[in-house]
Order: sequence, then C-alpha cells, then structure tokens
Amino acid sequence: MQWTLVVPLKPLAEAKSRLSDTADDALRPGLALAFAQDTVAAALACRAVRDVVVVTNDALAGRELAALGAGIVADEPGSGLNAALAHAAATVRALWHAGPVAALNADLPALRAAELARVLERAAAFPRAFLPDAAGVGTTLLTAAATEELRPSFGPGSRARHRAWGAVELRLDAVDSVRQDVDTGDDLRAALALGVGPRTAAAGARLLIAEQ
Ligand SMILES: Nc1nc2c(ncn2[C@@H]2O[C@H](COP(=O)(O)OP(=O)(O)OP(=O)(O)O)[C@@H](O)[C@H]2O)c(=O)[nH]1
Ligand SMILES: C=C(OP(=O)(O)O)C(=O)O
Repeated sequence: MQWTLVVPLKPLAEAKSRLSDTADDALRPGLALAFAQDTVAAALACRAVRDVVVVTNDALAGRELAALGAGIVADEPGSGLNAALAHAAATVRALWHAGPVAALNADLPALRAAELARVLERAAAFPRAFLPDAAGVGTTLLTAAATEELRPSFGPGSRARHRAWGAVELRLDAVDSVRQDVDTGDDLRAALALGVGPRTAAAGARLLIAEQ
C-alpha cells in the first residue's frame, strides 16, 4: 500500500512557541522550517509513501518544501489544524487520487524513512490508526484507508481522542524517530540524541542545547 501524507504547517512566524525556553524569536521560524524540511525529506524517501502534500499558507515554507518534492495545498485561513488537515485530505482525494492518506506532524527532525515505512505498513491492516507521540499524550501520525475519512483530532490529549474516535493505536518497537516530535527544549534534546536531519543540524540546534 502506498500512502499520501498530508503535513500541516502554520505560518513560521507563529511556530514553536513552546520552544521559546530554548530558541529566541529570531531563531524559531528557521528551526520550524528546518524541522519541516527534514521531516518532509525523510517522508519522501520512505518506500511506503507515494507523495507528500504540505498544507500551509506560509509562502517561504511552501517554496522550500515544494523544492524538496512536496505538493502544496493552501490553508483555509483561521480554520485551525484539524480543519486544515481535513481540507488537505479532501483536496488530495478530489484532485490527485482517492487512496489511503495519513497526517504526519511537521516537527519530526529525526525521522527515519525505514521506521516510518514500518509504521505505515502496520497501519495498512486497519481502517484508521494512529501513532502516539514520545510523550504518550499526543499523536504524530494518523492514518485512514482509502474508504475512510481521516477525522483528525490533533491538539492537547489527542492520543485519547483518536482512540475514542475509533482509530487503532499502533504499538511498535524501535520507531522512536516517528514518535519524537519537537515542541520543547527537552524534546529537541531527545531528537538530537536520536540524530537529526541535515537542515536541523545546520540550523544550530545542538548549539542551542549546549548553551542551556
Ligand atoms: N496548516 C496549518 N497547520 C497548523 C495549524 N495549527 C497548527 N498547525 C501545525 O500543526 C502542528 C502542531 O501544531 P502546534 O503544536 O499547535 O504548533 P507548533 O508550532 O508545533 O508549536 P506551538 O506553537 O508550541 O504550539 C505543527 O506542525 C503546526 O505548524 C493551522 O491552523 N494550519
Ligand atoms: C498537535 C499535536 O501535537 P503538538 O501540539 O505536540 O505539536 C498532537 O499531539 O495532537
């Protein structure tokens, strides 16, 4: 089964506010872009991924991620994360192809294509499935078979909501890179320990942690 991933990204200037304990206002937009670039590059290299579509209104992010090979869908301004994901999934199915879709967080800078493949291959057994984040309270991946609606409910406590809404929780060992999203300085430290992609490394992420 080959998946289309939809990746949501808010305007870079507003991104990663919880990282303010580690990176100042001048650095956070560039870090958010680097996280997204490393996430999208790894996803495009994944054997189980047919294509990646980023839903965003940020012009710079759109250009940089399109240059990596991602499709770009404009956000419905002010609609919020879950509406943006549902809109992107519907647009993909209406305009590209009506296959299985999955929502993937844009802040997985340590993402490994092989680990993502194992998760997506496991998800293919279920109508809808999700992977909890490393903290065990959120979600980094939500999948829907071709006959299913995505029905995203991302946000605080999303693990419990996605389970309550009928998605099967995926339980796999050795897929840390698919679970380690970066919201805080501690998350960034954990992602660096896993090994981040070249753009996140070049953005000076390790220096930020060393300064703490
Ligand atoms: N397209 C789109 N993406 C969004 C929207 N809101 C959040 N996102 C993205 O969804 C993911 C999770 O969002 P948040 O945790 O709210 O934002 P964040 O920038 O990751 O972190 P914080 O600012 O610390 O909350 C991130 O990749 C965001 O860029 C939205 O309204 N539209
Ligand atoms: C949106 C989510 O993640 P975060 O806020 O940590 O980016 C989520 O886990 O549903």
